[in-house]
Amino acid sequence: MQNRQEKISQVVVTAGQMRDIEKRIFAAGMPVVALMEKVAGLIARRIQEIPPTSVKKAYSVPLNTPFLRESPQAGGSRVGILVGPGHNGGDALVVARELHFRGYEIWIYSPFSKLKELTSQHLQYAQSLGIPIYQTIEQLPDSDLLIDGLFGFGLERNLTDPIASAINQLNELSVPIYSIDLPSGLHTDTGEVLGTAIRATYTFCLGLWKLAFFQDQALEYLGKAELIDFDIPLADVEAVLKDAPRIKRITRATALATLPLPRPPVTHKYKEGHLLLICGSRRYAGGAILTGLGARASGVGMLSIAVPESLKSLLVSHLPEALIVGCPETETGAIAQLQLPENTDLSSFNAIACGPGLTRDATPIVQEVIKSDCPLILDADGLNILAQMGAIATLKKRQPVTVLTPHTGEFQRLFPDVPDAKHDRVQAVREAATQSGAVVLLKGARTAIANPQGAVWIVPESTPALARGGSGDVLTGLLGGLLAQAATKQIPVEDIVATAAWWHSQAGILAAQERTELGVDAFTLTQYLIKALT
Ligand SMILES: NC(=O)C1=CN([C@@H]2O[C@H](COP(=O)(O)OP(=O)(O)OC[C@H]3O[C@@H](n4cnc5c(N)ncnc54)[C@H](O)[C@@H]3O)[C@@H](O)[C@H]2O)[C@H](O)CC1
Ligand SMILES: [K+]
Repeated sequence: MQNRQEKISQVVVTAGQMRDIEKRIFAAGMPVVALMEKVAGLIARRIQEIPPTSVKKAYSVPLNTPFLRESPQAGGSRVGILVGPGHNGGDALVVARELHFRGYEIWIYSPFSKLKELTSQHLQYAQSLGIPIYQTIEQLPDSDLLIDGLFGFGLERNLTDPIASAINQLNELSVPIYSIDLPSGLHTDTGEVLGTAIRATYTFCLGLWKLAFFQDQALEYLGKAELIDFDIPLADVEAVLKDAPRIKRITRATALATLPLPRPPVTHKYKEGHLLLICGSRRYAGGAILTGLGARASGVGMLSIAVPESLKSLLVSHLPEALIVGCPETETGAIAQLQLPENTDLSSFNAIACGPGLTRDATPIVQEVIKSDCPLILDADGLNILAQMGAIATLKKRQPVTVLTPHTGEFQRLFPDVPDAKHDRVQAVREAATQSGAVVLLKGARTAIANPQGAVWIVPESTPALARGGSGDVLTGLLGGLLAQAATKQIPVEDIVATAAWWHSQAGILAAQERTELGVDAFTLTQYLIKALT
């Protein structure tokens, strides 16, 4: 049984779902006022805990400036509170009051003339405490920290002046900004910037993770993101999400539970999966090696690698444990024909991963594997060739599992008619999967994986260190190895794909920590895969 915290940390909701969950809590008797007190109290406590040294954007603040210490001296730390018209502003005002009583020097920026009732009451009380309140940006005194409570999940339309230009000016100040719920100006679901948005240093996401936190376009606005768990009952979450296709964050616990560990004490190599990699060309020999090394790290029982004949000895020297199948090659050095060992055909394997380094000259090979009845991963040139064949029509004819691993460019070539690829990556990957019947992994800063029923997994953390040639080849091999090992087990394919993507990201994160973001070439990455698990 997963504990509550683990379950909550997996959930990702839209603004509409969050509102429905909130409605249930209020309908059950929880007073709105009490919930706001509780949530904002937790935020105020966190603000006091975060050490100034963890604040990346504090350029203007010497690291020893005690602006966040528990009991600042009078006049010590100055905190500006940005208050919007809704309950996001109400949260901010409760934070203002709490920090005021803890000895912080507070001022409030409240540019809206009409506030929701509860927000208005909190503003009135803050005023009665003598906290200065300003309506225009020009009046604002200096501060060491800004708390952004302008808008939360209630933002409905593009921001316009004067608030839009106020946000732009606030972003220009070299002062850290902590956003409540999400940076004001971001669309809660797509993560799009609605006119303009606060560039936060830190964001406290309230209650449940909102979808925007996993959309690439939002990342540069979010800063460091943290979930403030305010005890939303799981029953309310379940009641609202019910049968809707889920969007889930993959956590370490879920990934580890999906890995084929521990192995059964009595087994043999073919029971632990037989993977066929089809990759490489004279032009792209390295891709085949990296794919092989990714597969090696998966622990797959048996690894066969089909490459053009002229690459055979190179592959043997790098992967002595693998069965290297040298194939006849075209004049350009691509695989011309799959020449598998005697008594072997494509159905002999538990999974096939096809594509890295093939070149488009290997088109007949990709056509052949698509016709096979073996679970298949297509990557790189495998995807480009599929796109030329017409991805959706081709995949609809295929019965066994297909996994596609495109980056954004490949995705657009594969699914030119999926409208949302730039605007909403999560929705785009979901549509691609439902339309094609494949499991689709869309690579990015936050990789998203969808199954044909519309369920989505998101890899919640990664590193730009992985934006490097060959890193995708490693993922294809790793994923192939895991898929082959899972062949006899009842594990949903998308869980395996998400686990491989999570593992790949974790290896990148660990390698970048030890070697900087510049030190994570694809070969080095393969050396960190096992380390990332131990
Ligand atoms: N999740 C929870 O259970 C809790 C959430 N809390 C906080 O409440 C906000 C959501 O509050 P809400 O009042 O619904 O929305 P906002 O504060 O985001 O603001 C809506 C407010 O703004 C107006 N508006 C919308 N778009 C614009 C625009 N472009 N320009 C100007 N005005 C705009 C709109 O008409 C509304 O009046 C959530 O994020 C949390 O921070 C609770 O405090 C705790 C429980
Ligand atoms: K906000």
